[in-house]
Amino acid sequence: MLTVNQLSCDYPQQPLSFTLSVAAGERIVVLGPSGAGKSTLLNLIAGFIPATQGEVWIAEQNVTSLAPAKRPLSMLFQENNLFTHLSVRQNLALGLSPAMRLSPSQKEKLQALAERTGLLPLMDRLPAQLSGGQRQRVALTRCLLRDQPLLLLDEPFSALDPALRQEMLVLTQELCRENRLTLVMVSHQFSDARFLADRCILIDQGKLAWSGTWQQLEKGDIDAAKVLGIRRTNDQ
Ligand SMILES: Nc1ncnc2c1ncn2[C@@H]1O[C@H](COP(=O)(O)OP(=O)(O)OP(=O)(O)O)[C@@H](O)[C@H]1O
Repeated sequence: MLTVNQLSCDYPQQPLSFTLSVAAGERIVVLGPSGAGKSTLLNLIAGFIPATQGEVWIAEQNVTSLAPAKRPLSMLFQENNLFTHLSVRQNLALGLSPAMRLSPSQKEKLQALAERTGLLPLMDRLPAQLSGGQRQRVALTRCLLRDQPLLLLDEPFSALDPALRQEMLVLTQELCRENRLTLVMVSHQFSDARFLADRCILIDQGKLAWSGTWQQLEKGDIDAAKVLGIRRTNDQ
């Protein structure tokens, strides 16, 4: 579904180069120390940072030279995902049409998904009139309306309190399953990986350093666990 082949970015202090394969429907949680290159990986896949070399393939299409908007994916950032002068309904409509002119079937689709994600009572509010969790719920819903097969999430819930965070993780998992999405999500929380990940990858010093299951990490006796500060279970 997603193939990243020696996709590189030559930052002066830290050259980065990634090679990675993700199967259709797989949920990957990207872990790694601060500054390791996790956000850069997502931004290279999405095309927000131009690659100096290498290729990205999504759904058997080479998208390396495509503009971000033309790539078959949706990306959600930690914050600032919404247009502040537009209502929730308008922000959602942008997921379906850049001009926000929706056909009756698109309106129906928007309404149905907003109901599913609990946004109906908030549709006429501006983003400033929402809580952080509600804003991320709107942004996630807009990503899903775009109906793209690949979802990239860059620490989307890190500003939320634990209860809201859990609620968003449950929602993300359900929506990924229902829509058969492939997910690549950056997180600093090992608990996110435990909840959501079919597979974890470790990014360290600008490259993919390890790939495996959260159960392997949790045992704490591999180098990847040490990099992440996860201690051996029987040490705790
Ligand atoms: N625009 C830029 N110009 C030059 N170097 C950059 C730029 N953006 C990021 N970097 C460097 O690239 C490296 C990777 O940064 P990146 O933001 O991808 O890390 P990260 O793993 O997402 O970190 P964090 O967990 O702290 O968000 C870091 O060394 C960073 O300083």
